[in-house]
Amino acid sequence: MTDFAATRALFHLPEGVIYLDGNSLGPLPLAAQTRVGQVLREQWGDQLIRAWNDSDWMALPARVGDRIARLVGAPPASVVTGDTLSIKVFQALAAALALAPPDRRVVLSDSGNFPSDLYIADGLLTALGGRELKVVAPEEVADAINESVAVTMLTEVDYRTGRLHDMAALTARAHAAGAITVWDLAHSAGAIPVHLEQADADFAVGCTYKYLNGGPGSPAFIYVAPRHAGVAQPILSGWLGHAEPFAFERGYRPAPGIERMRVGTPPIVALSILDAALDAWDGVDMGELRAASIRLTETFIREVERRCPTDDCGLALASPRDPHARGSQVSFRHDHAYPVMQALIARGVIGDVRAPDILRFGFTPLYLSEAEVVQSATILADVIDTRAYEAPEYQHRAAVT
Ligand SMILES: Cc1ncc(COP(=O)(O)O)c(C=O)c1O
Ligand SMILES: Nc1c(O)cccc1C(=O)C[C@H](N)C(=O)O
Repeated sequence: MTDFAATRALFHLPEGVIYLDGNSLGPLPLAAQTRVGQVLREQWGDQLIRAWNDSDWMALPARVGDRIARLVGAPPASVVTGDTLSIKVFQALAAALALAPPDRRVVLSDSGNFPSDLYIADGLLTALGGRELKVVAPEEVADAINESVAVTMLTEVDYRTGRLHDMAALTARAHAAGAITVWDLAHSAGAIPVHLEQADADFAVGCTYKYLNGGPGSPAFIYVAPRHAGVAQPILSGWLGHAEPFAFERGYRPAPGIERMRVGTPPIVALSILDAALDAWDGVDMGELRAASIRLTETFIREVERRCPTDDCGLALASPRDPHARGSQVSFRHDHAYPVMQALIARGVIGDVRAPDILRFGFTPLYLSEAEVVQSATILADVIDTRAYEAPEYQHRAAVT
């Protein structure tokens, strides 16, 4: 049995804060603090450049990738870490397009996808020419998969509403139509059980600063199905994706497997922090995590709606009501979402907003208790009931939301 009281003790959680924003930036794992000091002093400080060999720095992107693989249902040696998620989206989409039948003209995505994914696709397709990005409503994706589609590029859990796509069903449908799949797991990895291998996904990417608690700007990851790993074109063909980087050959020869998706020098300090953060997942059963996450999201919805009927409070559930149709977040719409969130934060409940009207709350069983969830619902109801959000100090918009 996963011991969630024990995992909670692994994090620095500031006094007086109920943290419902681990879906945007996970909290600090205590092990990360220890590790970073050690890496700075003992490795960079004392070993200097010898650390590439003595501390095996060069193997870190794949070693950390293997630890993430277990959490997303991928086999060993199929995931590598590095760069940012936007860059990994570019790489995965470019490699998927190179594998798709050449006569296919369409990259299919949906309007619930994160803007960066759509911008990256726009940029790549402009550079390549001759193809178009088709964006449909999330519920129309399945019907839009047909023989014009080269690649489906979907984010499994919608960053605004938490709506969950059926990865296995959509992948099967894409394959039946002869298309290649790219899945963005930014809001899935560490949030829900993911079964990349079982679902037969082709490519997947994700970030590690949300539910995996790797810290601001921590390295992203990319998965390539083993059947493609030896043939997928890296496109961003940097020297560390070369089969023999230290041969310094003029010509590019991709590494035989997933390591071809590496680009340049790995961010060792950030990767070490991420590696330490992943210790919190040792012994966590993803099925039990999902059950705990559903308990927390169900409690939140029930407790908020009990105190705040839509007609009185102007709060409307924006997430699917069926817990199996959403990830590990709950969103409500409110006409004054921004000031409501500022008033909540001032009372110690940290969530975030997504324009124009979404109040977004992430639920993370590793460090969040049922009692905190009930308390945050009480505080939300109070902020709305007392119209505390109308205070002038909550009206000023910060640059980053
Ligand atoms: C689904 C999704 N894709 C891509 C990104 C962009 O990631 P990054 O800023 O790390 O490149 C984010 C979040 O920022 C995201 O939520
Ligand atoms: N990546 C972020 C950042 O660098 C600053 C502020 C927020 C973020 C986010 O995580 C955005 C995020 N992908 C989202 O779900 O909205």
